Amino acid sequence: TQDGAKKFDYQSDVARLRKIVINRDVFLRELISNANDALEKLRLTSLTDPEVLHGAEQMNITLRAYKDEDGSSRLVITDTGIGMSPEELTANLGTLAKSGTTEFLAKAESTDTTGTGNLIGAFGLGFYSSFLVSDRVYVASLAAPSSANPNPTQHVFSSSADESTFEVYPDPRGNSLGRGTEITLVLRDDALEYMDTTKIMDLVNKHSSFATSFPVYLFTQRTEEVPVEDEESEAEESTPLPSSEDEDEEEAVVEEVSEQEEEKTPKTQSITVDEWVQLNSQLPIWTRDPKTVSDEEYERFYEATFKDHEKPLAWAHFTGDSGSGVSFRAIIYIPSHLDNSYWQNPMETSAKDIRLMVKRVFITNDLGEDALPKWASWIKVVVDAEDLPLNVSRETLQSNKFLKQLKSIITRRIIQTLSKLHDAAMKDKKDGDEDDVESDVDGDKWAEISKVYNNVFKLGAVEDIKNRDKLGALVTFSTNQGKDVSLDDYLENRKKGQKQIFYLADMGKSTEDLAKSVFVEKLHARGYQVLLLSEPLDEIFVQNLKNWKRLPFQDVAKAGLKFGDEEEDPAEEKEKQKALTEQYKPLLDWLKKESKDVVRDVVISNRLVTSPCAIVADTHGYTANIEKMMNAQVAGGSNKFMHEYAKKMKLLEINPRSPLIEGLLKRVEQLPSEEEERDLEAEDELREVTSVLIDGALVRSGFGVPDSNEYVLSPLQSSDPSQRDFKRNRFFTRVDRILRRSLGVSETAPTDSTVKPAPPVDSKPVEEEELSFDDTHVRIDPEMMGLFDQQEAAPQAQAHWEVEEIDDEGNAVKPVSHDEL
Ligand SMILES: Nc1ncnc2c1ncn2[C@@H]1O[C@H](COP(=O)(O)OP(=O)(O)OP(=O)(O)O)[C@@H](O)[C@H]1O
Repeated sequence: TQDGAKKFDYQSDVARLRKIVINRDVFLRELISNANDALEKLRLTSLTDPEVLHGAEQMNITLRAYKDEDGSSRLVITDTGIGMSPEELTANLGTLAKSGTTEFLAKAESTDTTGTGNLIGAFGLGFYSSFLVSDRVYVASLAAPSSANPNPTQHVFSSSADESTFEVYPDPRGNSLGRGTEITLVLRDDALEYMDTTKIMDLVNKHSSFATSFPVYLFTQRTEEVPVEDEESEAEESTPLPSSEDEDEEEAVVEEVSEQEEEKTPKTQSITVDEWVQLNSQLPIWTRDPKTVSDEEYERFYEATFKDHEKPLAWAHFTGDSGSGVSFRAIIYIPSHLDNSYWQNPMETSAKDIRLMVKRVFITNDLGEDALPKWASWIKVVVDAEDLPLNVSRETLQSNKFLKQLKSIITRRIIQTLSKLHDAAMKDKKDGDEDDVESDVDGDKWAEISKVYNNVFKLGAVEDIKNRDKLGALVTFSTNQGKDVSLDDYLENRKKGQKQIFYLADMGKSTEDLAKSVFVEKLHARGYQVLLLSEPLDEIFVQNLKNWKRLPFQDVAKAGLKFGDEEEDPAEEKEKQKALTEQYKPLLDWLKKESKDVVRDVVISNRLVTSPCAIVADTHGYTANIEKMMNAQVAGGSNKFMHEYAKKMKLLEINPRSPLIEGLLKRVEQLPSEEEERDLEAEDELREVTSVLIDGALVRSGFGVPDSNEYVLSPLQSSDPSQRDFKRNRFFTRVDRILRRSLGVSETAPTDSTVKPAPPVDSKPVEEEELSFDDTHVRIDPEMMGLFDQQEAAPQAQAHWEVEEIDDEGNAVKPVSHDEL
């Protein structure tokens, strides 16, 4: 322990973290990235507080591998950045205040991360990766002088890989750094490869060539053959030779020399040359001509800048003029994934990855709430403005026109980039040339983008009215015909006369299920396309847009559906409809009476093929989808009555071609109409069938079936007509009864529902051995066996099903509580 050292315990997470096995190469990338951050912070601070620059002139990063006097192999990464005070050393390197840490640890500990450097970088746990290659790490740091800390002193943080503590102490070397941070890795015996300068160059090239715009230097030593002065060479050559005055030997030397002269090789000597080699002499990528930048360079720049190890899906590199005289260069990237946090509250998220630079100096990545439209907050942008003052602050930026203009330019570019990819994929799809490799590439790319961002485009079209049309054009939907189509595709394939865009929405259902819906059957049979909307945002999207290129969206589960060819022979159609209504009048009347609690009206359907009936929402009523959402929202709220009203804005549509409906019509017609001839039993039975039919229609149409306790069973058998007000009773009870009838089982015979009661209360404390189990064998308690015997002996102990029982009177039997037994 160093004199004056303070000893600290790590947070437990740090200890866990340091044990994770991971691709070791990442450590260098992480340390260079930290060094870059420290330098950027220094430069930014210096804009308002030039004093911080005192101490060291250069702003750079240096790497040096050397063998220490104690025999250890060391790799040293030094930066002349902002540095850390002893308190900062303790706080920054001794604690993990990151929200993602626990998640990272869980993931890293449960997966085999060897070979992939992705995990550690993705979570930004940078510094600790040092321990992947080191037994001990020293971090010496001297903070930049500031008004708060005008005379900083250099301190050392020291920790070994297998300890759970670290120390911080004043550096015995004094303020040797001038400013910044020096990280000394005492390499593990199995990590000596990192002493090799070629290896280090490779690593920097591979992972860090775009990590920083500050120069990175590597200390190298090479041996060089240098010509030697004659006297010196004699002196040197004489050394290995035995000093002798012997003539022969003198001759021998002369001979050797003359041989060399024949080959014309000058006399040389090997010397070691120390050299600092700059590893990153390229211009920053955004300042280069896009034609000279390879895809790989764009990808690596992205990875280094945004610490995202998954390749971006697309990018655009452009120069622009803000219009207020600020010219800039920018690269925008479309990441391959959305952060989980995006959908948690998309309207609250603000863009956090717009890296604004002024003349290559990083200024900020926080341009505030309104930097981009909310839907686009996931975009990653690097923008370098030429003509802004270097000391621009966020506040001045906000009042500056530039930011507004930047927002609209970037938004336009994002949409342009997406539209271009979309159009290319669509064009290729249309050309349909199978051999065209290009087309596959475009199609695949777009498919990937659509997979990640389809819902974002919907949100964008809802939120960003200015760009609604462009974003709406990017959205795709599944259809009953099995393919994903955009709205433009849909319009292109519409049938003659079709003046509506058909859709069916039911959140959470699979599109396969939606395709089988009663509402789709006729449209499908006739060859019309129906958009199948199953995502939460879908219905919000169509309700906001209302129409696409002037064609309105039509919910096929709602009144108002028109195929568009009805008009072809309107007189005949009307005639047919009139005749049907006439024919079915008795049934319509009957159903109206029976379904008055559920629907507003009963009509003959034009949308059903095989299904007997369906429940259709009025134009302004709830569809099943909306009703589900509303039920969740209004439960008990103040607009409960409005909700109840809207719920009833439904129509029962019946299919006159369904044998079931025809059969029902017959039965209704057979009911005697005279009051004194009424067959009450037949009526009740028919009512029951009807009510199951209505409930079936509700279910078929995606609605919930009212099944609450407020429906009481009617005294079916009562002879008192005043008691015969048939109330809709519980759905399953009705189904149960109809099943019994069809099976010829007594409708009223009760099911024995007695159960074996629990034994009496045992107030004794739980004894230890009662709970102990043998680890290897399942122990069968003799008493438990007795319990089985008992059960066999007690035939009344039967399974109790969740079906409500009715007694002889048709009244509900209250489940018998155990205590009563
Ligand atoms: N070279 C350095 N100079 C100054 N401060 C540093 C340096 N290296 C690390 N730090 C400080 O230590 C903190 C922790 O570093 P660490 O690499 O663990 O995470 P991070 O850099 O904050 O996260 P990320 O990797 O996501 O950027 C940094 O935030 C920074 O404040």
